[in-house]
Amino acid sequence: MSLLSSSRVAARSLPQELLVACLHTSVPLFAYRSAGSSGAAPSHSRLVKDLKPSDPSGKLKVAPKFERDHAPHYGKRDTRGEEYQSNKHKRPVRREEFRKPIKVSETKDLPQALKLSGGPSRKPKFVNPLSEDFDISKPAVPTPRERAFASPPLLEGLLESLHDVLGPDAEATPIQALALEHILSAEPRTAGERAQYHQWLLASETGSGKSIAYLLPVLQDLKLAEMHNIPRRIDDPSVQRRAINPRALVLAPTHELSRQLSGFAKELLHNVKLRVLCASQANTPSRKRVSASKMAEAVVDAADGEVELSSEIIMRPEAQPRPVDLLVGTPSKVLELARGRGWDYEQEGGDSKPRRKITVGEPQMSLADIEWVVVDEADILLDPDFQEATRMILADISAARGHPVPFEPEFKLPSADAKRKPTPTPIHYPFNLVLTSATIPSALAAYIAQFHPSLTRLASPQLHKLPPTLKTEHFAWTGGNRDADIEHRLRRVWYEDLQNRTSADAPLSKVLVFCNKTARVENLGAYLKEKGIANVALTSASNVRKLGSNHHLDGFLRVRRADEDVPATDVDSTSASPAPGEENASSATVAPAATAATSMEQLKDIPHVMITTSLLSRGLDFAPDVKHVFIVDEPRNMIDFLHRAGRSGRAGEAGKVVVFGKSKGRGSEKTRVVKRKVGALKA
Ligand SMILES: Nc1ncnc2c1ncn2[C@@H]1O[C@H](COP(=O)(O)OP(=O)(O)OP(=O)(O)O)[C@@H](O)[C@H]1O
Repeated sequence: MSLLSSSRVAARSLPQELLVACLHTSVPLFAYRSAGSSGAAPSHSRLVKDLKPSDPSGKLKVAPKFERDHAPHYGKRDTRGEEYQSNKHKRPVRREEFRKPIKVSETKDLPQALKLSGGPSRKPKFVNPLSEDFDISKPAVPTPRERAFASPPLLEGLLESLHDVLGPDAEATPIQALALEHILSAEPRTAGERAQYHQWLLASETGSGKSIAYLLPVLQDLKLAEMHNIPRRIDDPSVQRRAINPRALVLAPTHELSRQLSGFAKELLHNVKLRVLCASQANTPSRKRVSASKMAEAVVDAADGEVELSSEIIMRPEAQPRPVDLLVGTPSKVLELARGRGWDYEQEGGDSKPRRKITVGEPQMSLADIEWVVVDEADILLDPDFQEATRMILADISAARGHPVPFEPEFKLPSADAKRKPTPTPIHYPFNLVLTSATIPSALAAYIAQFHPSLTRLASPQLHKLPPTLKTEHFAWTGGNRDADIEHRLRRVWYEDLQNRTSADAPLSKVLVFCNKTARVENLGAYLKEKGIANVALTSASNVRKLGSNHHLDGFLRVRRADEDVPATDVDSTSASPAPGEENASSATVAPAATAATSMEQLKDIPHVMITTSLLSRGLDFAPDVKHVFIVDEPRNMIDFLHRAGRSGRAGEAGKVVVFGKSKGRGSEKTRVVKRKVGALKA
């Protein structure tokens, strides 16, 4: 069965909202099957309690507990206009302290940005202010080098960019420290015959920095391979070169997440030149300076047929070969690039149905050079219903690299509940594989046990917990109009902001409201608009999603330097120059200043509320001023809840999740159950 046809079978059991999401992203995102007749939750919505590998060759590493010094917004102002403070009693980390000299003779003549930090030219400088009173012949309190992103050493340029992004005193989070220890290498992993490929799982709570945890090792390895002139397979005349020949691939479940991740990777490459391409950017003119409210209007206009929107997200790399090191995209987009547009429609039909006439496009991408594959949100992309596209890509890459692996399109994952554990059938891919997720459902654990028994599991102690800085509140419906209750609670957010702020220009908080159904999103959006609360109501079917950029999330997503206006030369230095069909990194979003209200009146015009479904619950890094998440419909399961709630309280920032429910009468028992379950997730 083809990918699309299997998706359709699965989609039949999905609510309309999710079905539309599947069709628009081409990758079905979230399958919420109702519990079976036994009443037990399906294995993909049940979290595993134990990550221990059953196979003795597998490893489990859990990071020690760790308190963050301060959030990355340190130095910025909060809603009261006060500057966020770092933890004063903690001495700031001095990067020099963690650098031990290492031997990297090859890098001697390189520009500073490409030298490994802590190389021989930089002696560690240890300055202890208490040196006159204490014997410091032995190090005082040795702080782990990993915390300073110094073990193994990062390329100077990567370290500089990292500090530009996170602040000069940034410390690695537990999952990052583990990832650096186990995945990062100071030598290219791909060096000649010594190439050995590994598999890892990164499992840690939402907002704990998993993107950096995998991007740093991947980017460093790509750069080192380039610096050491490791030959590429496509240099071999017998291997077919295509328009795009990436060396690493990041798979993400939505176009929105792909765009944000590729922007982030570009930012980390500000000083170290590598080329990043996002497969989910359209050939649309820059929509810089278009605010989220304008985009929201566009949805309405589009519904009236007044605004012509591009009909689909499509990247046209045309035929010119162009250097790409890292490609980020959804599995369906990647398959389309690798196999040719419309590749799966050929398999449609059968004896009883007529065959659809489809033109199959030429493949645009060669997979032969791919040394790294990251599967972000792996529990979705390897979900029993939708793993087919993901595994198909992994199998295609293996074949292109000359080491085919077995691939059954109609594959049945062994039941996670089976009494007798099936014998593992390990798959050894000819590339490094990193799976990441904030939630490890039993289905993913079973998948790993079956195919990757010796994979190294790297986990944070907070896994399957809410971020520690995220408060929870349970709001009881009054029994009247629910939309009015939501409006009331929203106004309380801003009232409290105004009461507590210390400067008149402190911006008001933004709120993300999660509903379960498209119709609910639209109705609530219309109600709030009528009440003078500008909002962006976004569903998988919204036409703005087809524009090929993340402008529809402007003002809500975290703004990165790569997203802001930067001169063209700057952009060129961080990423490949835009191909036909690819947007320039500088045009990725609008400046946030114009999107922040400081008074209640401005809330009529500047959206401070985004209403959506689970579509936006995965992976997206929302701005620190998204301080509240409202969960107005009963969460479908706790995995969904963790991801929705986790859009706030990220990276040590303050946040609150407000869960709406009934306090009395019919349905109140369900609310009590939810309350208990949410309580159990608290850090
Ligand atoms: N070491 C660090 N110190 C401070 N902030 C950090 C650090 N690492 C990452 N961050 C910031 O934390 C935020 C969340 O990171 P990221 O999106 O990678 O989290 P995540 O674990 O992938 O979350 P999710 O599970 O929701 O996808 C980002 O804004 C990132 O810049």
